[in-house]
Amino acid sequence: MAQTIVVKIGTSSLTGGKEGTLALATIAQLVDVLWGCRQRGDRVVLVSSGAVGVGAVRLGLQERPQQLAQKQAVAAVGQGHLMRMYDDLFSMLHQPIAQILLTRQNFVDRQSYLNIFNTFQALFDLGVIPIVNENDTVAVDELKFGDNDTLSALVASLVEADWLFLLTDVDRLYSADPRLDKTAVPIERVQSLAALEQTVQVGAAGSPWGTGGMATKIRAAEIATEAGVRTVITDGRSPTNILKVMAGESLGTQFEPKPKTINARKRWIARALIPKGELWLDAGAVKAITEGGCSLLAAGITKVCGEFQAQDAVKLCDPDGAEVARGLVNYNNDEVRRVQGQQSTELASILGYSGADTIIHRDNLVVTL
Ligand SMILES: Nc1ncnc2c1ncn2[C@@H]1O[C@H](COP(=O)(O)OP(=O)(O)O)[C@@H](O)[C@H]1O
Ligand SMILES: N[C@@H](CCC(=O)OP(=O)(O)O)C(=O)O
Repeated sequence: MAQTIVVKIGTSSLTGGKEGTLALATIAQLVDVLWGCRQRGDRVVLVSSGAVGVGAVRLGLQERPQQLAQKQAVAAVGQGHLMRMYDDLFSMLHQPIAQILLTRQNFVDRQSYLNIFNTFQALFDLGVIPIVNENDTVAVDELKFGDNDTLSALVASLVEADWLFLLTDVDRLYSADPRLDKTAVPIERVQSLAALEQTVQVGAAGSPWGTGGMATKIRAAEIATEAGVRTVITDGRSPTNILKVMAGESLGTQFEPKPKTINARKRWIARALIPKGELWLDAGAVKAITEGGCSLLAAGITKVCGEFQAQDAVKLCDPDGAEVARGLVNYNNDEVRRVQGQQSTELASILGYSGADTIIHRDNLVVTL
């Protein structure tokens, strides 16, 4: 049966050698593999990093630029170069491609999110392979994905992919960074991400040109598996691993998908939106939301953090401050502060107008435990 596959390749796999030039053999093999998937009817998305890395090589820079404007300028140089290379290679196979550059804001805005969904569907129908990157040249810090691991997971969730492959410069996830710890143990299968937190050290930075290291890949696996997408971390230098894993071989680290229990709109609320504040709840409200599937009422709120407007996303936290859910709030931070701990029947008299009975309606609330 035809499958939907999202493949993310990191800067470290796209560039090679001392000068950081393009790893042409790897890229050509990746193009061949993705084309093969298309030929058998699969729907394929490539999320490619490398704009900054390739741009820097093109401009003869020795280090990754640090300053925002410089990074954006270098990305503008590299992105064109990268796409030209992909188009040259895919064109030899008569495979059309498309460039999709996204910012975090495109995912936050519901209309724009739905437009992106429709564009992907139209491209699939046309037999095109979309090549996605963050629009580094226009993205501002507060509204950045920051790393393409997260972006690829959100794309995999959006297109309801069957597979997400994170191609990187190590063969799989280890109990610690294998470059620093020679006793690090390889991890082949992950059933529960919660258990992983206690057993794996990920370090802060990745390779010199990569951005997120393993931390962002694990985070991506969390977003994707929650959306029912089987996620694999594997060696970018051997793109044929994609075919081998799909054929059932045990390569890389495979993260088991969770059963799809939440719908696409709730996944958008939980993962695509950026929470603007926090509501801390008492134990009764936590239980009602997480076990009873109830809406959030003002009576269960003990603390309000941050500044937000009605319809913004907020985190819901237990009495210790740990996140248990997210949702779209019906009132702004000032209004919620005024009604916290009060009965719903009192809301209109406290606020001076009659609004929603709930602070977050259960249709707009997602348990994220
Ligand atoms: N627990 C771990 N297992 C494997 N690799 C790890 C781990 N912790 C940190 N790393 C590092 O993460 C790097 C890959 O991340 P990154 O450089 O961001 O790659 P990419 O450019 O492919 O996104 C590896 O080169 C490795 O040194
Ligand atoms: N958008 C950036 C890539 C950011 C990123 O996540 O890089 P990487 O860790 O190499 O996958 C670029 O194209 O340079």
